[in-house]
Order: sequence, then C-alpha cells, then structure tokens
Amino acid sequence: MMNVIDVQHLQKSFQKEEALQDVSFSIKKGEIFGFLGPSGSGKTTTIKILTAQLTRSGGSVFVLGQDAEEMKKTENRARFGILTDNSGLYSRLSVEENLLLYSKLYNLPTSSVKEALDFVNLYKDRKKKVSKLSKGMTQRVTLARSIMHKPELLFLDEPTSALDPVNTHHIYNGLRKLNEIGTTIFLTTHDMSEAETLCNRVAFLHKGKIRAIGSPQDLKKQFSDDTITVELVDGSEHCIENNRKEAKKVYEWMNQGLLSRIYRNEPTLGDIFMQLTGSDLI
Ligand SMILES: Nc1ncnc2c1ncn2[C@@H]1O[C@H](COP(=O)(O)OP(=O)(O)OP(=O)(O)O)[C@@H](O)[C@H]1O
Repeated sequence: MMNVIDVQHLQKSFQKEEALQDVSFSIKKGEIFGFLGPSGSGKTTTIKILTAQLTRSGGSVFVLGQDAEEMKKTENRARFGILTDNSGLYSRLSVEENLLLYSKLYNLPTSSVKEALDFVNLYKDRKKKVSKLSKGMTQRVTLARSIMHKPELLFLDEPTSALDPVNTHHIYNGLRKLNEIGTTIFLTTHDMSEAETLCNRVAFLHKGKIRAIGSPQDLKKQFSDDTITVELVDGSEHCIENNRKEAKKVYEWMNQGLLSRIYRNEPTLGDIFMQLTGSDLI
C-alpha cells in the first residue's frame, strides 16, 4: 500500500539546538498514526515540516508522494487539513461566518458548513462570535475547519487538549468516521489513552529522536514481563509467572472455587515510555 508520509533521516536545528535528530518513519494510507512525546520533544516541529511551514535541515520528507516543500502549493493545500494551536479564526465573525468564508475559499457547497458543525457538536452555537467562545469551543471550530474539505490527510496537533470528556468522545467518533471514509490521520499527543483509543500505530518521540514505533498492542506485548495477576474471592492478589508450573496453582484455586479474576499484566504505553526514556510523557 502507498505511503502517504515517508520521512527518512529527518533533522532540524534551530540555531544551536537540534530539535530533531535522524527521525525516520512512514505512514500508510488509511492509518491513524500517533506521534507521542512530552513537551519539547519535537512533535510540532515535525508537523510544521510535513506541512511546509518550516524547512528541514536534513533528510528526506515525502507527503502525498511529493517533497514536503511542495505542500505550499495551493493545489496541495486542498489535499490536507491541519489543526494546530494557532486558530487563525476571525474573532469578530461568528462560528458559521468563519466556516462559510473557508468554504468559499475551497469552493465547497454551503452544506459542508452544517456537516462540519455537526461533526464537532457546535451547530447550536453557530451564531456565536468567535471572540466569545471558550478555549475548547475554539478548538472545535478549528477542527471543523480542518476537516470541512474532507482532506486525504489530516494533521492534528494535540486535538483534544482543551476538551472535556464528552466533547473528546464526540471528536473521537468523528475522527473514526472520517478515517473510515479514507482520511489518513497523523496526530500528536502526550495523552496515552488517546493514543490507545485512536491509533493503529504510534511512535515515541523523546528529545528529537524516535525511541520505539509499532501498534499499541505489539508494543505492549514486546514490553510485557509475561506475568499474570490472579485475584481471589478473599480479595488477595497474586502476581505469578505465565508458565505451566504456576498454571497448576491457578487450577487448584479454580477447583476450590477461590478464583475471582485473572488477567495478564500489560504495561501501559506510559510505562513503556518511562522504561525507554526514564521520563514521563507530561
Ligand atoms: N522557532 C523556534 N526557534 C527555536 N527553537 C525552537 C523553535 N521551535 C521549536 N523550537 C525548539 O525545538 C524543540 C522542539 O519543539 P516542539 O515545539 O517541536 O516540541 P513539542 O513536542 O511540539 O512540544 P509541545 O508538546 O510543548 O508543543 C524545543 O526545544 C523548542 O524549544
């Protein structure tokens, strides 16, 4: 399958600081790929390079089959959407007026405005001025704008950082639907549960370097210590090895009707990140 994004040995320096060092990864069409890292690890810098807002210092970067620098071109801008901190909305205009302006820019039918507002659960607030919106609402308007033209590729920089759980859930459902109709999604986050809920694959970024890459399930398997926790009806917990010898113990407990719950001990993505880098994701 075609790689929608292909990054090899990407390097970016700001004056003396090396923000990205030899970063390589690729993303296939239809994937939801999570770029996970703490503040300052280089996530936004990567998005900016992929979307031609920043020039790289080294390496090769292909997006939608072309050098990332080509993403500046108008015909390419219509092929992807970006959600970043910088909303670029007109604060004196209403939510709806902002989206109408954008729909005209991209020659979209007016119906695309309602569709996008429904997507972010904001149709009832469409007449509100952007200057009067909360941070979370502003983020939802920006998200509506980034998906209005049904892009092939969507870049989301911390998409739910300002949202409450209800709206986060709403956005997750919307993103899955968008993905089902073929949009490839590249998202950055430092929220591990967000990555687990949404992403087919994730990359851990730390100090400008990729430390691990894979599906959340594979990474958990790879970093699992292969132990099992057995909870008995008296409330006691027993951590045992996942092998034949220990299985006998489990069988005995089961025979005596003492077993309450049994589960494999898997590390969370946060545990794996800590194991690899010695630091937290926040
Ligand atoms: N324009 C710039 N000039 C100088 N240094 C920069 C610039 N942009 C980013 N950096 C530096 O590059 C590093 C990576 O920054 P980046 O914004 O990509 O991190 P991030 O992972 O997106 O962090 P956050 O989660 O806080 O947004 C940081 O050390 C930052 O200070």
